[in-house]
Amino acid sequence: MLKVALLGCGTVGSQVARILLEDGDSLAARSGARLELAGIAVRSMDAKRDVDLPRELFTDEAEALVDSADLVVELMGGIEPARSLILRAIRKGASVVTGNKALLAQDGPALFEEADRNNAELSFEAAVAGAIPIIRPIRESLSGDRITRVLGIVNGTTNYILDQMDTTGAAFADALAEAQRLGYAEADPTADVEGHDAAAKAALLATLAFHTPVSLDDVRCEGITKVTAEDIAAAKDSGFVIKLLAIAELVRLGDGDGAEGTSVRVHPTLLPREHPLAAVRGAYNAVFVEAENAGQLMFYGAGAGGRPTASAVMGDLVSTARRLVAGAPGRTDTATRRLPMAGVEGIFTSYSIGLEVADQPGVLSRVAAVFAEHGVSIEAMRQTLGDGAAGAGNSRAELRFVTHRATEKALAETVADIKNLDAVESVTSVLRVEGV
Ligand SMILES: NC(=O)c1ccc[n+]([C@@H]2O[C@H](COP(=O)([O-])OP(=O)(O)OC[C@H]3O[C@@H](n4cnc5c(N)ncnc54)[C@H](O)[C@@H]3O)[C@@H](O)[C@H]2O)c1
Ligand SMILES: N[C@@H](CCO)C(=O)O
Ligand code: NA
Repeated sequence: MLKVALLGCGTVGSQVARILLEDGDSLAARSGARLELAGIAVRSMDAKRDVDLPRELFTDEAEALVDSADLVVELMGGIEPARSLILRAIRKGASVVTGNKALLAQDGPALFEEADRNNAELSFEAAVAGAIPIIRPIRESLSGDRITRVLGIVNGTTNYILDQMDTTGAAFADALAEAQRLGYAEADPTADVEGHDAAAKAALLATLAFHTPVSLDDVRCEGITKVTAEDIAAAKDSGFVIKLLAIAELVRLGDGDGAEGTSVRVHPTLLPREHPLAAVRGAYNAVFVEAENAGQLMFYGAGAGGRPTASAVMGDLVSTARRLVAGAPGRTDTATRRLPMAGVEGIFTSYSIGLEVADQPGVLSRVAAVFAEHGVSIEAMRQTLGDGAAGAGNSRAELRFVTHRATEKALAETVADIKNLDAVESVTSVLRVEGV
């Protein structure tokens, strides 16, 4: 028998408790030992929960519960006391399963090393893309390959919001409220909409994929709060959809021919409607992995929600239990090298740029000249005329450019110079583009 301590009984924790209680016999057969739920650390004994659970399992003494357990499942979220409780478990040699990407993106490398020193295992499949097996495939199935790029929709809340805005014209606030009601959003949904949750997952994916420590601070991050209904409509008109993408790549530093480094970023991105990631709807997640020998792989499924996320937690729990029964806890991966992070000159991307300009002769060529000065090549341009008589000198036009790939540095400088042209009234949007 293995004693399991559960820390936190919210959306995910309550589903983990339910599965442990309902499915005991079959879990025992699969694990090689009975997984006994020894107790659940909660903040309030009387809180309303998604699942009816025996009250005698609840305790407010989390430390004592941890001390009594062989396996600890942390689903409280946040940094403290989750971090101290995980360390307490690891230091007494208990293995830990967590879904806490915020903590791992901040302190992962230190926690992994501590687990390694104490012969304990720290697993976190639930922390990235919920139910989708992605951590285990990267750590194990692809451990004999060289991963070069990971591209993913890894936040269900923002995908749900953008999808609702795109398909039903829903307002941002209404779509967010629905995502919260469905249990996708973090306790503080700012982490979702500002991209921090996706950035934490991107840091974890990059750390494992490239065997180098990447923390939240290394991730360039932009959320979806500035994406407007007009951006979505304009994208739709041009055959694109807007997704919040996490992108982690191995790159060449300097102007593209230097040493190897990594670039990890999260931002709203235009994708052609025929791109496989464009078809990822609602709160679903998907992760593309490119590896030298495997080629392109795509992992798709439910990235959030109590039951799907509990499935990933249970997978880690059974795997860890099996290894404990066999007397050989698995190693927690630690970084094997330290790759530098790329600056803006090491990141190659495409931009979509929307401008409001005066509808006068010569404006287009002046704008085009700025692109040329920075060596940025234009892939496509659309012009929409605004109100006022064309050519009368007082009317406006909207221009939308899509560029070929160029360095982030050249693109940012191009946008800055375009803003300074007299004929340009405003830069209405700047979005990155993938898949063209
Ligand atoms: N909900 C999802 O879809 C999802 C998906 C993947 C990962 N996660 C991660 O799983 C973790 C849990 O998420 P959730 O959605 O279940 O959150 P939640 O807010 O629904 O549940 C967390 C629970 O922990 C309790 N808690 C917090 N501090 C505590 C303490 N000191 N002692 C005892 N209990 C405490 C809270 O009262 C709450 O009931 C988080 O790290 C989250 O990022 C969630
Ligand atoms: N808040 C997260 C939960 C899954 O990690 C999301 O919306 O994807
Ligand atoms: Na997962």
